[in-house]
Amino acid sequence: MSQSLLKVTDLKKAYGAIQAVGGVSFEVQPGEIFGVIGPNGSGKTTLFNSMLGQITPDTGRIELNGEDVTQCGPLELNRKGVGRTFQTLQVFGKMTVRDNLIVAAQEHKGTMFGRMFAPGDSGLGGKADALIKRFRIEHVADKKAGELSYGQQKLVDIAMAFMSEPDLVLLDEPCAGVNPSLVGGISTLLKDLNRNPASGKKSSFVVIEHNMDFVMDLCHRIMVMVEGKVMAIGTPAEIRGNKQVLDAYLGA
Ligand SMILES: Nc1ncnc2c1ncn2[C@@H]1O[C@H](COP(=O)(O)OP(=O)(O)OP(=O)(O)O)[C@@H](O)[C@H]1O
Repeated sequence: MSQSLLKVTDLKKAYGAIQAVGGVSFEVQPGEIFGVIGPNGSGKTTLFNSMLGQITPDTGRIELNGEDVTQCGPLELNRKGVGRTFQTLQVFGKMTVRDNLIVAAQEHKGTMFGRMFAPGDSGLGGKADALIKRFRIEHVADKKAGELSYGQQKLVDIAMAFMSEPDLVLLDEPCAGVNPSLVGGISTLLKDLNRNPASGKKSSFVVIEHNMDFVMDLCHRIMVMVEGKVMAIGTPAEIRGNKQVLDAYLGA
């Protein structure tokens, strides 16, 4: 088997007496779409924030392409190829859609100074336009992001994560608050980006999501977390057929 893109080993994080993540291990392969599901409070966000460098785990190890990144902060991880979307929208409402995408890539490149003193697209306009086309939001490219519908802003938010040509994208509830009629479209888009990456480079996704139909349709493998621990890891069919998972979570 080829080297895992992401390898998490025995990760633990407690908040006082609450063991939010209690010894979680899993691996994500290059090009894989990996789902993380579980009831509220099962530790998904804590795990995600550890993988993004936003919190430091108490113990355990996180490797990216074989490199130990457990102690890396968010910007360092971003430069090493980790992109993310947020549960709540992070678009700049007063900037155009196109400028939002350009800024997302500028932050990745660390050209904040250049952005302040040398307006323009820093050579990123072509990449922004290609993603805008890919996401089928050409008709709103020059509109202020704050004027768009929630669903359209969500698409902009997801597109922003792809501007830095990441190896790994962590998607935090991409369907949250989205009109059900748009959910299928997001799934199709993510599958297409996974199969035919914008950069030509394979990227993997880790997705936290409560919408089960979406997760089962999108993900190659799924990890079920319950009370900070891994209950099961398997294909959608295996997870659907797992009696313990059905009893603890899906069967409700
Ligand atoms: N900053 C914090 N301080 C104290 N306790 C926290 C903190 N963050 C999370 N917790 C607790 O850790 C546990 C795991 O929470 P976490 O948010 O990781 O779960 P989750 O699976 O993402 O939940 P949800 O699906 O509701 O987002 C919960 O009991 C939660 O109350």
